[in-house]
Amino acid sequence: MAEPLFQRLCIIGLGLIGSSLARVAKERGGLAATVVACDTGPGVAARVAELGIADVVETDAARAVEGCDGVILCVPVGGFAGVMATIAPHLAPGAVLTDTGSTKGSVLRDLQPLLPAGVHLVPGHPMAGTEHSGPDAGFATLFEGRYTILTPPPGTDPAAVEKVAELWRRCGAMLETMDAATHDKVVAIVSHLPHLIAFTICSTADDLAQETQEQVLKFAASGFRDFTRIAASDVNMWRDIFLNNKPALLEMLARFSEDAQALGRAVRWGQADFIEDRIHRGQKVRKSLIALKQA
Ligand SMILES: NC(=O)C1=CN([C@@H]2O[C@H](COP(=O)(O)OP(=O)(O)OC[C@H]3O[C@@H](n4cnc5c(N)ncnc54)[C@H](O)[C@@H]3O)[C@@H](O)[C@H]2O)C=CC1
Ligand SMILES: O=C(O)C(=O)Cc1ccc(O)cc1
Repeated sequence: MAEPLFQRLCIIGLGLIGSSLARVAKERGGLAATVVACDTGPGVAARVAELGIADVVETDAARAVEGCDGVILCVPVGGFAGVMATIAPHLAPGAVLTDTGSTKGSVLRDLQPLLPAGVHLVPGHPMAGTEHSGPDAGFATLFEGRYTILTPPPGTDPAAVEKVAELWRRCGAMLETMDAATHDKVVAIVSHLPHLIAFTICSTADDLAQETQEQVLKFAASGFRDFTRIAASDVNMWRDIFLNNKPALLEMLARFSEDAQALGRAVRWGQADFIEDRIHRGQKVRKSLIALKQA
C-alpha cells in the first residue's frame, strides 16, 4: 500500500462529502496514518464514532486540528469564516489547508485573511455528489471518475498543490486547475442554476396544485421526477451556495431568462424552426455528456 499522504488529517464536517473522504481513508488507506473527524452537528460525532470511519472523533475544531499536517473543510460554505476563526490559531506550521466548498471566491474571501504564515491554502471542489446529506449518506466510490477542481491562489507552494491533487487521485478523481472566478462561473451554469431551476419548478407545481386543488404530482412523468431529485437537496448547503456565488449565479440566471423568453416567444408566434433548433441543441449537449461518460 502507498505511504500515507498525511500523518494526521483532520476532516471538519462529516456529512456526505466529509464522510465519503473518511470512508476512502478507512477502506483503501493511503490518505492518512490518522484521521481526525470533527463535527458539531447534533448527534453527528456520535454517529461517526459508531460507523468507525475515523480514528479520533472531536466536536471541538480547535483541538481537532492540533498537530495535523492536513485539514480539509467539508462544512456548508456559509460556515467557513466561523470555522477558520476557530482553527487559525491552532493550525500547525507547514500544514496544508484545503476544502470541498461549492463556491471558491467566497472560500478565498473567508480563509485567506486569517491564514497563518507557513500554512498552505489549496482550495478544492469535487464535482461529485448526490441529493443526500449527513454521515450515513457518504460512500467511498463517490469521487471515482469525477473531476475535482483546484483553485490555488497565485504563488501557492507547488508541493502543497501536488499533495492535495494526490489526495484526490487516491480517491479516484480526475483533476483540473483554474482560478476561483472562472470556477464560480462554470459551476453557476452547470450546477447552481440547475438547482435554482429545480427548486423553482417544484414550487411552481406546488402552487398550481394548491390553486387547482388537484393532485398534480401523481401525473408527474420522468422529466419532472428528475427535477424533484435535484430539488430534494439540503437546505443549509444550497442557501449558502446561492448567497456565496451571487454575481455569477445572477449573471447565468439573467442569460437563462433571456433564452427562456426567446423560446417562449417562438412558441407564441409558432416559430417551429426556432423550437426545433433548441431541441436539437439539447440533444447535442446530452450526446456530448454521454461521450464524456459523465451522464
Ligand atoms: N452535497 C454535494 O453534493 C456536494 C457538496 N459540496 C460541498 O461540500 C461541503 C459539504 O457538503 P455536504 O457533505 O453535502 O454537506 P452535509 O450537510 O452532508 O454535511 C455537512 C456537515 O458539516 C457539519 N457542520 C456544519 N457546520 C459545522 C461547523 N461549524 N463545525 C463542524 N461541523 C459542522 C454538519 O453537522 C454536517 O454534518 C459544502 O461546502 C458543499 O457545498 C461539494 C460537492 C458536492
Ligand atoms: O446531485 C447532484 O445533481 C449534484 O449536482 C451534486 C453536486 C452538488 C453540489 C456540488 O458543488 C457539486 C455536485
